[in-house]
Amino acid sequence: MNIRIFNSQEDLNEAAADLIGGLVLRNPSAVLGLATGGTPVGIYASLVRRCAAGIVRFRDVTTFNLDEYVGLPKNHPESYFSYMRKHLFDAVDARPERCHLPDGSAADIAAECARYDGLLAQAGRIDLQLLGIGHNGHIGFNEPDHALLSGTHVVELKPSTREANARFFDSPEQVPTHAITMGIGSILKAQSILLVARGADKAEIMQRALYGPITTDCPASLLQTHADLHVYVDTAAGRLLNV
Ligand SMILES: O=P(O)(O)OC[C@H]1O[C@](O)(CO)[C@@H](O)[C@@H]1O
Repeated sequence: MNIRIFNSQEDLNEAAADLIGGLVLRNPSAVLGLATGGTPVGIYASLVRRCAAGIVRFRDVTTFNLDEYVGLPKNHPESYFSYMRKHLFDAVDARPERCHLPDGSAADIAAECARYDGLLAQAGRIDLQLLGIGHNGHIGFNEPDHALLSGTHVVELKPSTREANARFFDSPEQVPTHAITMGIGSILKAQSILLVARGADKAEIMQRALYGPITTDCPASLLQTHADLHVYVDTAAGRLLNV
């Protein structure tokens, strides 16, 4: 496990963009696993700047997002589809047909999960998976539970997760109750994983995730079993980590 603690958000963003951009430079047809939420916004902004400067290109990159809300139309401003277009896809030279997200507005959600797993299988690999972490240890939308599923599936969001994400909606009731998420098995199969956390409110869960028991009660704790885990945190989120 490679843990790095950064004094500034800029340094963290640049280091994460170095890791992702460096991979894409070495392998222009890399397969990236991407995350949403507040955590990766600055990292995507750095990648956009690098693309504008001609330092990195996304034309041949394939991407798979972790999750999507169920029931939001794709063009809803808070869908993860809209988020990714806004923060990355529309601002770089990515090809839409290579940028995959689960479709939370699909009529047949079970079929949509199977379709997404089919696409992942076809791609054959994720070279680098970017992850944020929820306050309860969720990764993607894999919430704490007595069992975790390997493949793409539907989850009911925990009240605390809906509360945390209410900041992006006009009112808390508007936060969808369910989401489609890539499973833990798909996440752990990635060649490399970059877990990012920011802010004092993430310090305790980061300690639990990285040093606590490996348990489905804290899905991120399963990352301890991964052979190439990179953890980038700011000083506040890294307060309880030993580096
Ligand atoms: O980055 P945030 O907004 O703190 O969210 C943490 C995690 O929770 C989610 O918003 C929901 O899964 C993820 O997209 C993110 O990685």
